[in-house]
Amino acid sequence: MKRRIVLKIGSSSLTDEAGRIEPERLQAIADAFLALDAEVCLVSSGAVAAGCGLLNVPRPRTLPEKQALAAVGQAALMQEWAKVFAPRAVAQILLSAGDIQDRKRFVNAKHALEAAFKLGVVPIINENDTVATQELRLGDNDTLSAWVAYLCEATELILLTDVEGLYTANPRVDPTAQRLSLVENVAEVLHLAGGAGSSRGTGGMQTKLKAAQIASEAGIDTLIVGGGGAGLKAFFGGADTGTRIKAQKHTARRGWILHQPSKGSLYVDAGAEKALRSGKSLLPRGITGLAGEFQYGEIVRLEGEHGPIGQGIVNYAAHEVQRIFRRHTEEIEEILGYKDFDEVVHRNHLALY
Ligand SMILES: Nc1ncnc2c1ncn2[C@@H]1O[C@H](COP(=O)(O)OP(=O)(O)O)[C@@H](O)[C@H]1O
Ligand SMILES: N[C@@H](CCC(=O)OP(=O)(O)O)C(=O)O
Repeated sequence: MKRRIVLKIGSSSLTDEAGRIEPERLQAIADAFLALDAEVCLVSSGAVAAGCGLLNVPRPRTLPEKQALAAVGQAALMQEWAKVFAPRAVAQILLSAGDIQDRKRFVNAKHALEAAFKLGVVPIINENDTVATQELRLGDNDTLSAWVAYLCEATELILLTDVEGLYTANPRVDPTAQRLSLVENVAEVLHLAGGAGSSRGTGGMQTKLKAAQIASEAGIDTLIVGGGGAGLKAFFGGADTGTRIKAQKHTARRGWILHQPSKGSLYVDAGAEKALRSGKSLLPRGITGLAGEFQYGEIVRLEGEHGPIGQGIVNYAAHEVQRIFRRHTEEIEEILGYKDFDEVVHRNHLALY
């Protein structure tokens, strides 16, 4: 299988202190890929920073200002990427939180990305900041890049930033902090992460480790690397640089299901919980109650008698489950007048903690 890299580049790795895009930084990053036999997809930050640099205004404080500045900067950012990757074409893809959270839109974005790879172009992704609302936005590109890595079944996720990797503490604050070169379990290092390092960055190590968690659940290793294009080249050359955060040995689909916000809950009895844990599907008989207003195809939480046990994609809407729970599968058709599925949640659409 060909190496497929999702590379997320933070604003601090693309712009100068004033937020102006530095074309030589972009060139060095593109150059690092020239010698590499890999497919690459960029998640490029920098739209807001570039907008500020172009208009010579300070970093925005309100969402509308941010939306407008992202619109100004995004166009400039893409022009620069197009120049440094030439003659290879680049493809701008702007994603919103809804494209990740809605399964249909998620699959749609996946197909677009696959088609871009087939065409041999370099997809360059950013959050669609201009239309993002406060309630519905990812807000940081670290998280977005983890979802993109999952979307395009990447072999690795690289987070290029302005620090050489994950340290035992924020090295800007604690000069004795040590770099970790390998992390086996991201959950054990979450407490080490501090916030952003510069006025241009968003989220700092906290969002990077959150991203690593999502990627890890999707079976993808995350590399946190510093030093711009030169740092990338050294990393590709095998230098001991950065921090590798190892993937868990789960399937990608499981990670997706577990990380979606749920639309409601299904309460299950002990017998059903046992069946689920032994790899079976959830039938109406084992459901003791429900909460929330979910539709067919949405994510629900599964609650056992002693607490949450996982999440799944539901085959029936809440108003249908309301009528069939506690009943035998053979009764579904009689009660609803139709039966599209035997299972309320199929085992293939189930992820347990
Ligand atoms: N434990 C840590 N190890 C390394 N860096 C850390 C840690 N905690 C916080 N940071 C900060 O995270 C910053 C990188 O994130 P950020 O500023 O958001 O940049 P980017 O624009 O690349 O996303 C570093 O400059 C550093 O100050
Ligand atoms: N979407 C925003 C970047 C958000 C973000 O996560 O920034 P950063 O921490 O610099 O990677 C932009 O293009 O300005």
